Amino acid sequence: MTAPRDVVVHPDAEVLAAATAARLLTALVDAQCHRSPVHLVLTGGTVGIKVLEHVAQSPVRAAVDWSGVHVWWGDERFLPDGHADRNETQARAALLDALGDELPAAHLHPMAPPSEATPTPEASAAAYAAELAAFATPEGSGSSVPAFDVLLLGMGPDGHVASLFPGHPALTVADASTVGVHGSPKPPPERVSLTFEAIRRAREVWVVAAGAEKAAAVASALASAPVEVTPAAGALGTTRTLWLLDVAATGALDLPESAPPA
Ligand SMILES: O=C(O)[C@H](O)[C@@H](O)[C@H](O)[C@H](O)COP(=O)(O)O
Repeated sequence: MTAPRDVVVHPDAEVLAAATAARLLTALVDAQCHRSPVHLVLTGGTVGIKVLEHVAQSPVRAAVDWSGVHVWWGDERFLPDGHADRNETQARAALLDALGDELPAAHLHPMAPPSEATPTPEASAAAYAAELAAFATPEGSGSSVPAFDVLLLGMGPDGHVASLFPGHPALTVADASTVGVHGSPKPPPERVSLTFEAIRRAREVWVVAAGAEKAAAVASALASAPVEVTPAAGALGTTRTLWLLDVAATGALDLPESAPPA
């Protein structure tokens, strides 16, 4: 069961990132009223990282009990540990290092970099699938992943989300929560990604996109184009799917006049 998509439009990329950070903090506080721990999935990309920077700077950050938060990634560039282009490296610099011991190290779940134990994207994906399964909820539901409370996704101009790219075989992987990706059109070519099977276990999926270069893909996804053409169309949450855009990214949408930017 998936809910209809909500669309919120902000004036520009900076307001979009700041408003999404405020929304994320409030969503985590609200989720913690109902359950603990809560599970947050981060995304790479400029907007996704900018959101984390705003979270780090927000006084509302202290309203979240970070000791009850688990942090996962929707995808990762298969690069050496600490590489500047890894989503984990950028998330640590933007927010996670600032949280320090507030967020227990055991609650951080990065996708493994190349190593003897995980020499390939497939091996890293398999290790991540096992880690996700160890935290799967609801208990006894047969799920292989946690019911993520908020799953953040950036979107590329081609409509990719995570590392699920148009026409790539990873789009249709079934019965697996993760997948190794080769030949990514967005460098680097080797990546690890959640599959749509995992993404769609999230209670809330938030797609955050800014810039005129995303407008065509936004319009295509919101028109429910085939996932093979516009993967973002397949990004759906079980209770809510939220599109958080700036005005420039709505250029190909027929928004009603009454929907001014938030
Ligand atoms: O590893 C990655 O590159 C991201 O996970 C990717 O899915 C990103 O979110 C989009 O490409 C949008 O990136 P921008 O916000 O920089 O356009």
